[in-house]
Amino acid sequence: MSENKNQTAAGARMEELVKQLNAAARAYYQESREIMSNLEYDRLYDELRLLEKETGTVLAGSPTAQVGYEVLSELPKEHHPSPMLSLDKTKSVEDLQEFLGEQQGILSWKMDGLTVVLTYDGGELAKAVTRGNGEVGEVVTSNARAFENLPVRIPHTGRLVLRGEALIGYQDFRKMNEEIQELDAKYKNPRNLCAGSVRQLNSQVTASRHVRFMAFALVEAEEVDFENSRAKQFEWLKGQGFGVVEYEKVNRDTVAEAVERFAGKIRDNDLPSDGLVLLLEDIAYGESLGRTAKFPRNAIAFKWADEQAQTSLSYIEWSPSRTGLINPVAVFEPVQLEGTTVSRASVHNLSVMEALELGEGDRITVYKANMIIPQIGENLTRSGKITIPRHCPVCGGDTEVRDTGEVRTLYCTNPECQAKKIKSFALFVSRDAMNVDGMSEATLEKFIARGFIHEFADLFRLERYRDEIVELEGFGEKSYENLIASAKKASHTTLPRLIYSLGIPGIGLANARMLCRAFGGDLDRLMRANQEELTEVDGIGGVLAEAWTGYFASEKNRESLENLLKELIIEQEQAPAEEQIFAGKTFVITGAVEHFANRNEMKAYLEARGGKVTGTVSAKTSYLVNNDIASQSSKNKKAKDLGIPIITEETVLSGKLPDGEEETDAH
Ligand SMILES: NC(=O)c1ccc[n+]([C@@H]2O[C@H](COP(=O)([O-])OP(=O)(O)OC[C@H]3O[C@@H](n4cnc5c(N)ncnc54)[C@H](O)[C@@H]3O)[C@@H](O)[C@H]2O)c1
Ligand SMILES: [Zn+2]
Repeated sequence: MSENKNQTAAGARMEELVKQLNAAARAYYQESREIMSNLEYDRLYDELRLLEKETGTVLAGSPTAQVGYEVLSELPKEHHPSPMLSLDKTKSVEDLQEFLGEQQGILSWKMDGLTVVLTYDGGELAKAVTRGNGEVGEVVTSNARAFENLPVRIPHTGRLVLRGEALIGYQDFRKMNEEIQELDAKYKNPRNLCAGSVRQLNSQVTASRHVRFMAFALVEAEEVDFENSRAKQFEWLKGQGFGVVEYEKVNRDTVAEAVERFAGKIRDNDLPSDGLVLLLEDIAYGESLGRTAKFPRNAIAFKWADEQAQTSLSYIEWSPSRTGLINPVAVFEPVQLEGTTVSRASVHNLSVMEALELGEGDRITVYKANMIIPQIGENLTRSGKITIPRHCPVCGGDTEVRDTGEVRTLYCTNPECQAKKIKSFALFVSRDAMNVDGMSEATLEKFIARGFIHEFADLFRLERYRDEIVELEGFGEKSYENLIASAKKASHTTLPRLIYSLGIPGIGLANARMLCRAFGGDLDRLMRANQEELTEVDGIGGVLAEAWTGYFASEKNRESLENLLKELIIEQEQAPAEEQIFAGKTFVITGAVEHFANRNEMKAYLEARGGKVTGTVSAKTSYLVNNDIASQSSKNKKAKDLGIPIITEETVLSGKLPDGEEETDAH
């Protein structure tokens, strides 16, 4: 062998890169976990590709030659009839123009969720399979039936195969991540949570996670002529009742402007995306181009060139949460990124912090992942000077490093930690829990500091401190009266709310409801339940069951709950008259109903909760209720034309209405 020195160095570097990238890809594809940022991954990947080009060598097992990773799960597996490829990527608009040449293209969001292939037969959803490693995917048909906007029955009765992305919106992601705080080391982004929600054995869990499906490719539709047009396929899919990725038709001259328009919409886009995809409009021509080992040649992905800024790290803020988990947050000299000032970025956990070798004063680069979430890209000086605090910054109690073998996290061990209390009291009074209106975190902090509140029950005995409270800064008779009135109102509650309000790790409102139902609303039985009984309940796994029994094993927790019960009036969850959850919404009901005796009964149900029901679809309609979402009735067509969401009875009963198109959520 006559290798010169440079080749040997390149070879060694390539070996190292293959190893690093494969470790990251394994974590990413098999466990939906990220051990490095996508920016870092893409940078190392590009470095490897360049070295491979220079040396003319591709090592066995190189990620540039294979898609994804072997799938490991208990779900049944299935071979894809044609491989699900990756996409070639570029960050330059000129490349997009060159790619198009004289061709027309379809530019759409590159959705950042979990790719799923759906097969319909006889108008019914017959099968859903995840992308998996591209060759073999996991069968998740019953989970797909729980996707919120997926038609399970469509007008087309021939065979239909389409691909799309299962997604969780940012709003839902934030809400759910709050509920499952104990697991927050796991769910860093909606893609993560979505993968966990779809790749799972229990479809009821999927149903509780608000997963949406957006189609981006039609593979086969028996006996339908699309006149060789991708756009026609997309429009046809919409007509069948599918959500389809937002797209624009472009050519070489217009693609740059279209990219700009998409860029302008990122901030308002609730569905996560990690770039754009440009697909040739001419189906036959695109297919005639064939594929490389890894990429189809009829499409290319466009990645946003993440705007990066250099700055210096001021310090790490250690931010304890109510679960005791102490999160490192990087605080740095403010910089401008994508039009906003940024000065903080979550470092996620100790492992990430240590991998970056952060130290005060280090020069770091920061960027916004997919132009939204601030992240540290690189640490240029790597002083590694940060010491992990031995004491909790809030209560001074001892901290403890927990090591799962995969990830290291920091915890405050003091069960009496105020941070834990403030956070748990804040959860306790929050809207979906006890709903004590007007009890802010700042107020709680004051009350706790002054010793008015030691346990939950104390929130309903504030009269004892009337004189002190009215004297408090920023308080007065009026605020005091209001607070007492809200507490009184809140004391009429339901069992699921009460259970959720206890803040047992992982027990959100949905899980609380499941538990109540399974145990016939019997709190005593629930408190005495063992892990075996608990894990029989849908959505409750070993971790949650353990958290549950652990909670009630504590004498102190049981006593506190008993005291609390003395202050409460537990009511049936059915239709609390004051819960006007549909206030301000106008409904039109059409088609057959299943859960109500007739449409009038549903009308009464909606009206009792503040909704208005009218007979005709107009611009004033908020929702059209029709179990047959894909029906071609005139009401459905009108609703679609006006962009009015069509929802099923189930959605009405769940009380979780999708956001209307035009609605802006002032949040
Ligand atoms: N952080 C990490 O450790 C890590 C590890 C591995 C991979 N990654 C990330 O994953 C990327 C590579 O992933 P990949 O090869 O699995 O997928 P990809 O990025 O090449 O994406 C291609 C896929 O996107 C999907 N898609 C979404 N919207 C689409 C649309 N509108 N039109 C067409 N397709 C659409 C399709 O399933 C398609 O197959 C890397 O660039 C990196 O960012 C990160
Ligand atoms: Zn503490």
